[in-house]
Amino acid sequence: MRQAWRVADVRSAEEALMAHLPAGTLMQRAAAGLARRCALMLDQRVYGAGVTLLVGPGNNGGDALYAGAMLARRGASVTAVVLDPERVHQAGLKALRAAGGRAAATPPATVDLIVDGIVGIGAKGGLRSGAATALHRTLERRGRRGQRPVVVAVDVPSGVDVDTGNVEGVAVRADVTVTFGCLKPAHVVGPAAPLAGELELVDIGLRPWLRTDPAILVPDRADIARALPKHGPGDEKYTRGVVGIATGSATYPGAAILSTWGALAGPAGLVRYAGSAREAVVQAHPSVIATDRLADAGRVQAWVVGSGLGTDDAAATAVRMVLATSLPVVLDADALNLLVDGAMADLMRGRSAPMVLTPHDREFARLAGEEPGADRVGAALRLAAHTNAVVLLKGDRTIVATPNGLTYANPTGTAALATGGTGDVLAGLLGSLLAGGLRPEVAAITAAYLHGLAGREAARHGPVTAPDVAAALRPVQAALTG
Ligand SMILES: NC(=O)C1=CN([C@@H]2O[C@H](COP(=O)(O)OP(=O)(O)OC[C@H]3O[C@@H](n4cnc5c(N)ncnc54)[C@H](OP(=O)(O)O)[C@@H]3O)[C@@H](O)[C@H]2O)[C@@H](O)CC1
Ligand SMILES: [K+]
Repeated sequence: MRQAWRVADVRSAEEALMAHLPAGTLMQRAAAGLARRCALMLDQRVYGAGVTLLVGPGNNGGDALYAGAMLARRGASVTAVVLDPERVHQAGLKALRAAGGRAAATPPATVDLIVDGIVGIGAKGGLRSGAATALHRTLERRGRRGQRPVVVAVDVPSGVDVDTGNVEGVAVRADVTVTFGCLKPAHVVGPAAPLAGELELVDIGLRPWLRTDPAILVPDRADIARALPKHGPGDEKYTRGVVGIATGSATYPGAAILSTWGALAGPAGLVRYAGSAREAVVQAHPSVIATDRLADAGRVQAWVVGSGLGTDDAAATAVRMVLATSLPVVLDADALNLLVDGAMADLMRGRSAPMVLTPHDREFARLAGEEPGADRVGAALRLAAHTNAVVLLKGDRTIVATPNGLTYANPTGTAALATGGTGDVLAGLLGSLLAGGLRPEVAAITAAYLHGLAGREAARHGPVTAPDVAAALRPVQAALTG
């Protein structure tokens, strides 16, 4: 599990660690890691390479200058474009000059590598105009073989909001981001996350000094493989879990078919369907046990309710009945719109069994009374606390937030999933994982992770439809669990 910490936590850990070290040690550790990665980006052909450092007025610029000095000592031609000469890191600039580098107002003609040391965790807002101009000018340069320069960001791509991952205005798009001590939220959530490119975490000894509860958890393949229930010879359909699906309608049978498809791809041993799309569901998925009425559904261990249900009285009754059980529940799409109703919200607050809400931004806005805004993690956490439910806020980096303040970010998101019906598949899979006994937040992040992998897998074969995603869910799990 990768973990990210907010700036204030990084600052206090840094302070505590620095008290035990000679001055400048951390910056030297950071610069050494940065220089190592820069050399790698130049295929170790450092001698004669054109390196331009974009140097802002803080320690982020200091890191770039010291790394530049190390590269200059290996024969690189290093130029520092200093954005604010009066406030530049003086010792860093001195080290660069001593190693044969130089400072200039504009980038040189040949640039193989750009080191973005404009601003790090001290950033406020998007890039200022001077910095943006210097960036654009440098990006127009070409390398020794006429190629586009490689961009390495120091700590974070400059111009992003480090704590929220929001981007307002101009920001650097990096090929690689070399970060120090720990990941920060901007590396893993929001529009900033893809701007970081590949992430390299340099160990500067900060970890033991960081608070034990990170702001965001990011699972990897091994975490997800571990979370998935393991089935043995003693298992049968009921021990594996039974998931009930109350989605779709005669008008929207597709939603029912897709959510049952998602559920069939999960660990549950049996999928039951209850609703007016019964016939279509059984035709598409003969192994599903289907009834017209929720009251006749039989025993289940978790419910999925919502998508394609509509918002009429029958839909409201279905949501109310599901909420009246003491079972884990996934509330998706139309169910979320019905929750805006005060009586329904009271029903929710009275429950002790787990609930997972799966809004996209518009559904979120209806439920919360405001858009998720720039701080998506904060917004998801507030809604989770308010509703006493786990919130899965959909997006390129889907966020899962719990009422007690835990946050996960999904790293497998893909634009391929931005197509009709994929949310139905996700809700079904999530219900199956809940029925399989996973804790609601673990079920939610596991579902998002697998759904993202399936979207990526489906996209390898051309434009993606929701059935493609559903069909890819089982192969990606098989590949994951070996
Ligand atoms: N923490 C650690 O453990 C370690 C940290 N290390 C390094 O230190 C970095 C943090 O350094 P830092 O505190 O000096 O702040 P930093 O990011 O350089 O920025 C501050 C300057 O930028 C300016 N500025 C602000 N916004 C801007 C914008 N949008 N566009 C343009 N400029 C903007 C701002 O100007 P001001 O607002 O004051 O006018 C201020 O002068 C950290 O990211 C890492 O690289 C490592 O060396 C070792 C271990
Ligand atoms: K930077």
